[in-house]
Amino acid sequence: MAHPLSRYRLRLFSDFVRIALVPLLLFMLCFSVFNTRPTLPTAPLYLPFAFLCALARNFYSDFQHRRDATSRGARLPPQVIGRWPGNLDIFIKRRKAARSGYLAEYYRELFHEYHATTLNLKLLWIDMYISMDQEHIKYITATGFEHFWKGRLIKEMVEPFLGGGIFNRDDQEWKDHRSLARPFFSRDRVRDFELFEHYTNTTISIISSLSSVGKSVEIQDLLTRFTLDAASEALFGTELNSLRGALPVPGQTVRGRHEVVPSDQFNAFAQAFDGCQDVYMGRVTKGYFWPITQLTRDDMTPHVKVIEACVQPLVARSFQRKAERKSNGLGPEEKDVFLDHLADQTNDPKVIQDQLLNILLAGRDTTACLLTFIIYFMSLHPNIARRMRSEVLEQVGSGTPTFEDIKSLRYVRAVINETLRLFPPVPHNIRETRDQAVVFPRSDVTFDFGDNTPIYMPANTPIMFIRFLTHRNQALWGPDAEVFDPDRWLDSRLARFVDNPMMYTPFNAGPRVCIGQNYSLNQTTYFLVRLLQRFDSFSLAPECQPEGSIPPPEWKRGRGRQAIERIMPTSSVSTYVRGGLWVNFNAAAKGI
Ligand code: HEM
Repeated sequence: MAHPLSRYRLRLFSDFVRIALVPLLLFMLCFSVFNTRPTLPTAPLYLPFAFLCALARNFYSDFQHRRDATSRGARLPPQVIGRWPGNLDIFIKRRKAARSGYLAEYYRELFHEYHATTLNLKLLWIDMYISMDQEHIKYITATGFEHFWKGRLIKEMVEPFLGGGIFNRDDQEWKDHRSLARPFFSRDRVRDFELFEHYTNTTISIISSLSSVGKSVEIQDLLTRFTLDAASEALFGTELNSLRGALPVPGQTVRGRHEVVPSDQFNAFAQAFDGCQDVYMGRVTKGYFWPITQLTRDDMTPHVKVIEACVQPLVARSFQRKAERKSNGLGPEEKDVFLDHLADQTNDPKVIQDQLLNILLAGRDTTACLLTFIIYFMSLHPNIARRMRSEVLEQVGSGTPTFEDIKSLRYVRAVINETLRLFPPVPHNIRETRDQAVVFPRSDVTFDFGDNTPIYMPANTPIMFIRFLTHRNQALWGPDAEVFDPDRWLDSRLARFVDNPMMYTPFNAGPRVCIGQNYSLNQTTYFLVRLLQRFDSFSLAPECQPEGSIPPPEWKRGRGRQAIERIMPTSSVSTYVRGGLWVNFNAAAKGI
């Protein structure tokens, strides 16, 4: 059953009553007080009247929050002041920055302008907090976990797609999902390595055959297929074969992530899955009032129908297998396929479907993103790629890596950590306060010359925390924070992180920490080992990048990495390279 908070039309209606109907009643009341009737010429006065009511309500709630904050020894965070009423200009600039700016740079500039690590954007008179503060993120995710939840906004936006799955639920329901899923991901499984080998082989053969005839490879697209195929076999026990579809051709791709391949080459499931994510991101960028555009139809529903048509027969088959095992007197044994593992725990097909889709969403683009950015950095830093390759050849040789081999690759792991620091695949998350206001611990050291009274956050308010900026914060990481330097994970600089682990949270932290971390790190390292056994150098192929995906000249005048970037990093649910990443792979002379 849909979560009651996900009924967005109902919420919009109650907003409409609050914003338009209540002022209308007051408007009429004013006339009756003066013993007169509204006439046609006086009707337009209603609009400024409703506007004044909104301002008065806003002013009053700010006043209440300020009073409550002071009584708790706290203060409200700085509020962003735009030029237009309701910060409409900020709203527009934010959308523009999401379309063409450097990832999160717009927010970083705001934090610096206001000398604060937590701010209230106050978009269209609605409180919307943003934070890059390590102490506040720690409070949201770990020490003050019980004061926050995923909240209403997320449920409204993704309910048809993620339903009652782990990403979209809180409290007991979420705990049940987590305990259902965790055992499957918490151990190193031999079967995972078999699948990694199979799909890594297919992926590397594609790279080999293209590079042997001097062609560049759109590696982001290829890696998304690699993770999708491997995940769907591990989760559903079925091959999706997206790696066997036609590949992007230079000059015939367009700018977005999901459009890099002409659409007819992706099968229905993958397309519908991407379609749901696109609808979700459209809602996020439209903000609080997104339901206005979806009054008569829900754009997610057609995609969800396609997904259901694919998943339901698989779930039914799994139930069948379970029944057969039972009738043969066999008990539940350890399962290689996540679907069968779920079918042993519950008889509810909807629970299984939601859980599968949530985990597929979690596991596909994130690992593909990590590998894409590692290959980007290997292309920019040939010396680092050489050092990784030496380590692989020394520790693993030319064979297939084992669990122990993977653990022994210290430098490769440092490269993975450093990539996750500079380009965390999940660059930000959203939470909401519950029915009670909260007071954060004091802010981190970023702007410690200012007022460090703790910050107050009202009840039922969303906050977006941006780990992308925390991971690049010079006050935490030192002046070289934006430099790609894997050695910081091996030399004395590691002490900064050991003393202060919350400055680095690519997999989140606290009770909702990622459950696929181990799986993903194994998969990433496995792929890198096999790749580096075959190829010894990598270079970018900017001539293949589609129009609009090469950094514009004004980026050179930007700060930090923006000035040196050769690609345009951007994000939807996860981080990705705009227009894909075209790379040339050079086969090693003594490849295996
Ligand atoms: C580099 C790869 C990955 C990164 C950086 C990553 C990062 C994250 C982050 C930041 C969250 C918190 C999201 C939130 O609370 O809103 C999360 C949650 C989660 N991740 Fe991952 N993830 C990765 C790979 C995977 C994989 C491969 C799987 C499974 C196959 C997975 C399964 C999950 C699940 C189920 C959750 C929800 C946990 C909960 O809410 O209790 N992740 N991940």
